[in-house]
Amino acid sequence: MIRAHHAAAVRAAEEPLLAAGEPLMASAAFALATHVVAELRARGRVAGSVVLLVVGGGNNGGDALFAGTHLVRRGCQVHAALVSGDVHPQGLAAARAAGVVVHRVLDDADPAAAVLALARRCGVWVDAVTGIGARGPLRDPAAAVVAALAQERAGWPQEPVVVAVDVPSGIGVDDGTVEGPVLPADVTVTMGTAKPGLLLPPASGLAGRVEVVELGLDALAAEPPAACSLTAADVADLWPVPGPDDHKYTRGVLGLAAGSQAYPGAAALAAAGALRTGLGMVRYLGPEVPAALVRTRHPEVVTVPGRVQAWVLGSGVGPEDAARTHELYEHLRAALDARQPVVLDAGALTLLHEDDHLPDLPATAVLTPHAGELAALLTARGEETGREEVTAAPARHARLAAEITGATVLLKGPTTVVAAPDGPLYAQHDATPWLATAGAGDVLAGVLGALLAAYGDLLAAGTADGGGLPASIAAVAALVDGRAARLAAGLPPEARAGVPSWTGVRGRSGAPGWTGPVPAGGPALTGVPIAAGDVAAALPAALRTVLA
Ligand SMILES: NC(=O)C1=CN([C@@H]2O[C@H](COP(=O)(O)OP(=O)(O)OC[C@H]3O[C@@H](n4cnc5c(N)ncnc54)[C@H](OP(=O)(O)O)[C@@H]3O)[C@@H](O)[C@H]2O)[C@@H](O)CC1
Ligand SMILES: [K+]
Repeated sequence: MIRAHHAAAVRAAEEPLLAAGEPLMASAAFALATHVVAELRARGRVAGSVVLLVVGGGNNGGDALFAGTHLVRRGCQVHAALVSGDVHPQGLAAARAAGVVVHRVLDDADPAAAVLALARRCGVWVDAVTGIGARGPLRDPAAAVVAALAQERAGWPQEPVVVAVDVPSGIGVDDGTVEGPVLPADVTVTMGTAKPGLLLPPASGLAGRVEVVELGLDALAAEPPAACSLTAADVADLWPVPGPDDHKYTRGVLGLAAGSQAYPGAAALAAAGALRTGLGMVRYLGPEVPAALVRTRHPEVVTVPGRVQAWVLGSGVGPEDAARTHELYEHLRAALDARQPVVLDAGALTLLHEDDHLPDLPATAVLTPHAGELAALLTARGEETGREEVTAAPARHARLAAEITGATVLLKGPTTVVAAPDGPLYAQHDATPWLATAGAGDVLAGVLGALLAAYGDLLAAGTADGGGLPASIAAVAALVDGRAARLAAGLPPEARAGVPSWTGVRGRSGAPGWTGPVPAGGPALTGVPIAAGDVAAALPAALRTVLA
């Protein structure tokens, strides 16, 4: 699990160490220089490379200035562009003494143009404008400098290599929002622990590969993370594996009320997702057309009422289908009365648009909206919200919906965000854009429902919030579903955002200071189109990669 902590928690954890005289900045700077060297070595050679440090007025800039002293010793030519009038004094003195060339670009009539001219001669740009001390989006002149660098780099997306110190300057460190210019990084070298903005979209998409530098911030170990991302290693801890004494009722029975006369396929896809996840039984309850389809495609599924331990409600049910929506309502009431966990998908989400006919939901109810559905739900519940606002701040809106409804919210998107009313946020970036296809949500609902069914008796017997378990189950479902999508698309199971694919050693034309290699070109690994059914079919293969 990658754990991320808010800026305030990091500061509180640093405090006793700094008071005890721990040289945290020296450690951070050395680690930063080591990562820059590794990036250079991976691209060809270290000595002779030209490095630009873009230095702001706080300790983030200090990290870079001290790192510059190490880079000079490794044979790099290092330039520091100071985008604040007042930078870390000891760092500046050490950098000058080591031979870093310092540029006071604010003395220039156009600081952004001055930095750009310098940057064009450099093969590595180190972004050290702001770290956890940033307040709001970047202000000028730093904003203009970063915007110019970002624009320049957009034309040369794989060179130079951009290394962000602690966070890409300008992101919302605690919430992952992006409200002003940010220079996208190839690698973010983050100090002590990851920060939520490195995991949460949309800022997470600008961080590249995240390298966490161990600083001994032991106090953080006792703190729950503000945000986290599960990794493959976490799946085995949560995945229900049957023992010799298990039978279908102990493994979990999922009640599936999905699909309709108009959209029967959703029932079959949700059933496929659930069956491939592994559970005791799927019990389908719905109209004859989807029921017949389910029986034909999945003869294992039972289509008569009976005992269940969790529900999936609403996939493939349109809000205009009043009779089916009323059936969903009846199932939901019964599930809540029995304290059974329940997935509310698609048509079932509209049941929550009014709050006078249902009790507050427990966290064992998991909503699975996409951005548009979440915006509609929030608007209906008095928080006027557009789809774009949800996309710009997914974590904030998922959390708001969780607080308003009491439920756990799995917000679907390129990065899936899971929020309960409290506890850590989860950000899972495991899938591929090929997963944005009809029926994919139905499969995910089935996967999630099957996991909740396996934990159904435990969740029904426990506290209303399930001790945070529903959110981690939802994150695991997103992770495994995402890996299945990648495998189905012909991609490796692991999504490694930001890992560059450098293979050549050519120099960049028109960039005399560039001494490293550039990509040899060649097609990037894009994968192939998939249909939702392919994702369900790939679930066993995905599970083999995580449950070995
Ligand atoms: N403490 C330690 O020993 C360790 C700290 N570490 C490192 O320190 C970093 C935290 O350092 P920090 O607290 O000095 O804050 P930092 O992120 O540099 O930002 C402050 C500067 O940014 C400026 N600024 C703010 N907002 C801005 C905006 N919107 N637009 C433009 N400018 C803005 C602000 O200017 P001001 O607003 O005050 O005018 C001030 O100059 C942390 O991320 C890590 O890298 C590690 O080495 C571990 C050991
Ligand atoms: K930074």
